[in-house]
Amino acid sequence: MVKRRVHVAAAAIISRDSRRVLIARRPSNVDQGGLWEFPGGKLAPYETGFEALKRELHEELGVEIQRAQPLIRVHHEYPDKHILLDVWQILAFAGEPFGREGQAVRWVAMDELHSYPFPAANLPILRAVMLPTEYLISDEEEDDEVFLTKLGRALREDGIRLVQLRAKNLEPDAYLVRAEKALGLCREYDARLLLNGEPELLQSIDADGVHLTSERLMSLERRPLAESKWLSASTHDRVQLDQAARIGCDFVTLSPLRTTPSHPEVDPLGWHDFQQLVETAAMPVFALGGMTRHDANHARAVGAQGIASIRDFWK
Ligand SMILES: Nc1nc2c([nH]c(=O)n2[C@@H]2O[C@H](COP(=O)(O)OP(=O)(O)OP(=O)(O)O)[C@@H](O)[C@H]2O)c(=O)[nH]1
Ligand SMILES: [Mg+2]
Repeated sequence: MVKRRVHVAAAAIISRDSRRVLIARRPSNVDQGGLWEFPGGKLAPYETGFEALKRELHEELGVEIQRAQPLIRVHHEYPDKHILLDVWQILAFAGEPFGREGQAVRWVAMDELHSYPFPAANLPILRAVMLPTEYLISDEEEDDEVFLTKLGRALREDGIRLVQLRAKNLEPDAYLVRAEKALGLCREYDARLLLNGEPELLQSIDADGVHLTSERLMSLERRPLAESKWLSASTHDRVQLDQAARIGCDFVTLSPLRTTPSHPEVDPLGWHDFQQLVETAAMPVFALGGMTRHDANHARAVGAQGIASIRDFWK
């Protein structure tokens, strides 16, 4: 039997304060009935994803989309069909959403999303909704005070909400001291802190998760962390992306997009190859390597969650 291919456009409508997202419950008599979903539906013949999105949100919720941006594309194999979920983040809309087809509709706080049952294909979407578009990787820094000043500036002035503490130059004890201080500062801004290193670090510091080097990623048989923590990893090619998906990473960086002064000998991916790799990654991917904030929109347009950078945020 040839599986049906179904192309669906769906919407992540985020509240103005960025804290809540709108979800709807599928009627009990349809496919995946009773589960919660992001409003949307199948593309009609010759429709683009964005056209379908506009039509579906009008039909299902009575709202008119004014501005939207791609969030993530998810390919998923159900037993009876291959589905492509083309998910958009709605930046501006007119009207008050309500269930025009009688379905339950609810604004849900980001940190409560996990308590709602969603279809199997939705896991990457939930992660994408919860993550920002910028991922700060901290620079090597000798002095803790200088480090904290720079981190504070990025949180305050650049609005950074996702931080990776990378400090290969520090001895293990010094790393823990810095991590404790960084965590305190991140908490003040409601930002998440991931430790670059071994998962066991979380036993000493209750940070939000761990970032794995690609080498460490490739050595693992399974996810080394609880689901309640974030797991990210560095990737550079399809094999590493597949491994990240296999062990259940929540998101990854993919690099180098451009040649950088720190790795002049490595061939950059460029946007074309990057887009090809991201398309089937099935998790949020941050573009890394010579990225600045000016690249964030382009990164989103080719399917990325956004950009990861040291230099553009570490000043
Ligand atoms: N809208 C939406 N569909 C999803 C999500 N996750 C997911 O697996 N799907 C699947 O994608 C398909 C979407 O179809 P749909 O039933 O919404 O399509 P539609 O609005 O055009 O309805 P219709 O076919 O009854 O006219 C279903 O098979 C559904 O199970 C999601 O978050 N939102
Ligand atoms: Mg629908």
